[in-house]
Amino acid sequence: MRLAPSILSSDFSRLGEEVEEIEKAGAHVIHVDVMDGHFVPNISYGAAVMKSLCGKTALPFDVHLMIENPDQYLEDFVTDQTEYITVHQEACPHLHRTLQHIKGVGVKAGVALNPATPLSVLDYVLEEVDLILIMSVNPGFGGQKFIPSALRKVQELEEIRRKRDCGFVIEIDGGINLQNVKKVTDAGVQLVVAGSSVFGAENIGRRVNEFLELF
Ligand SMILES: O=C(CO)[C@H](O)[C@H](O)COP(=O)(O)O
Repeated sequence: MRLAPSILSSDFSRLGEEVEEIEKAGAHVIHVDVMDGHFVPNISYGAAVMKSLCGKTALPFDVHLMIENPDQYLEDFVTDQTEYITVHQEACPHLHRTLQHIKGVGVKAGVALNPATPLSVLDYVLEEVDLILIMSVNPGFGGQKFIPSALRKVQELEEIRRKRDCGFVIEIDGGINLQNVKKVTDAGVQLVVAGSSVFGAENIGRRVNEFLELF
């Protein structure tokens, strides 16, 4: 089980210090939310912000592209620390090709599903993906409330993973807090994104520890 705090909810004026705090406390991965104002109704930051952390932290990057035409920008997010690049199924008319593109640049390939998108759209690419990100909020903003149907989606995906003997990691993103994290990890999630519940805490490091105690 790994914790991936989302820097979307960090204090950008103290990004380096806050990342240092979560790393010291034992967070495993940095979740990088990239929004373009088209695929989602918000603009966050681009590759330059992520790259400013290279070498300042040893943590791997988990890049979540909430953007249209992700193929055009993939290479910008490739660094020695980039572990996953995840694209949205809803933004990729040629998803199979995009997944091959991600792997071709030497990074693990992930695909994300919006809350209303069924698992069935991934049927023919399950063997191609390293990670499936189940959105438990509608993407675009931090600090939203967990959508309960995401739990059933995770349970069904875990069942499919077992039956098809697939190697992908299940990630969840949106509205995760100390109250609901155990439910999603019990259901099969292995990579937990937490934004506002980590960076909105009075003591960020202590909050990371509290999450890790529940893993
Ligand atoms: O992808 C995202 C929004 O589109 C964020 O990663 C997600 O919402 C995490 O923030 P929080 O934990 O505050 O919900």
